[in-house]
Amino acid sequence: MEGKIPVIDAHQIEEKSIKLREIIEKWGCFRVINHGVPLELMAEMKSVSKELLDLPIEVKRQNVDVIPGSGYMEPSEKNPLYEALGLFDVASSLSVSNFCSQLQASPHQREIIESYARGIYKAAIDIASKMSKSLGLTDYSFENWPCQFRINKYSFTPEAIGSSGVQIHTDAGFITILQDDENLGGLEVMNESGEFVAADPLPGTLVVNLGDVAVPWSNGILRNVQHRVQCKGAGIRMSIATFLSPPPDKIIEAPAEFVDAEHPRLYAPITYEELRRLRFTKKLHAGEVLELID
Ligand SMILES: O=C(O)CCC(=O)C(=O)O
Ligand SMILES: [Fe+2]
Repeated sequence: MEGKIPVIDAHQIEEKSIKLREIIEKWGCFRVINHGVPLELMAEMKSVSKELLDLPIEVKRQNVDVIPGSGYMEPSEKNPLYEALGLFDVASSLSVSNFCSQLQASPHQREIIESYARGIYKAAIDIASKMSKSLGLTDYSFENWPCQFRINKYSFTPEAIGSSGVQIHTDAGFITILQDDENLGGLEVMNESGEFVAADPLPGTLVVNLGDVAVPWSNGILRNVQHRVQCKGAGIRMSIATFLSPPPDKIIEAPAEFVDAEHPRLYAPITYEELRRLRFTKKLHAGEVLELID
């Protein structure tokens, strides 16, 4: 097993890419270059994210939840060095505008956030479509799938080195597009053998993580990747995560192409909202929730 997460060039992915298929089956995660989000915009969004998370706490608290867990997350007892601002859904210009208003964003900040929202959503849909084509689906549409969006800040102290900034988990949705921190690193993903592999920073790239939904959606073909963030050095670590997920009321079911006599349906149909509720209420954050629907 290779020790590094695979890197793939979005421009080089063919319609039925065996390489992409192998990666999403075995790793459930990869880095993508030529994803279409301008590198300058990524850098500007990183700066704006830092400015927003540096705002006074009273302002950050105005970033209220739209769905459970979508708004401001204060540092907690479990994760005292971590906080996040967020919105649902990045595909909706109204939601993006409300987020900017809640945080009293300047016209410049608003412009960056709106451009990034459009660019990252397009990249998410493009990658999801390339994945589905690599699995042999010709016209599966992700067009109306929403995206939760979160900007994360880790205020790592010298004492925290070696500890977790975010504990081991899977993401709940279909895929997450992550602009990880290019200075401090710290993201680690679990490989097929159950070992953590450091996803070393590669500036200008995006990390794609497959979440829980990818497994029942693909009738068990795809892998949801467990990952965590380790503190490798003192300083501020920033990351920006975009979670492409089915609409809440959509029933997660494998398309007919993934089901035949040799590959019977492995999971009971369930709406995304219900899957998320199960994950949350039973505290099954590392993919175990799938055992409840198989
Ligand atoms: O900060 C990171 O690099 C990863 C964050 C993450 O895993 C998440 O937001 O789900
Ligand atoms: Fe995650």
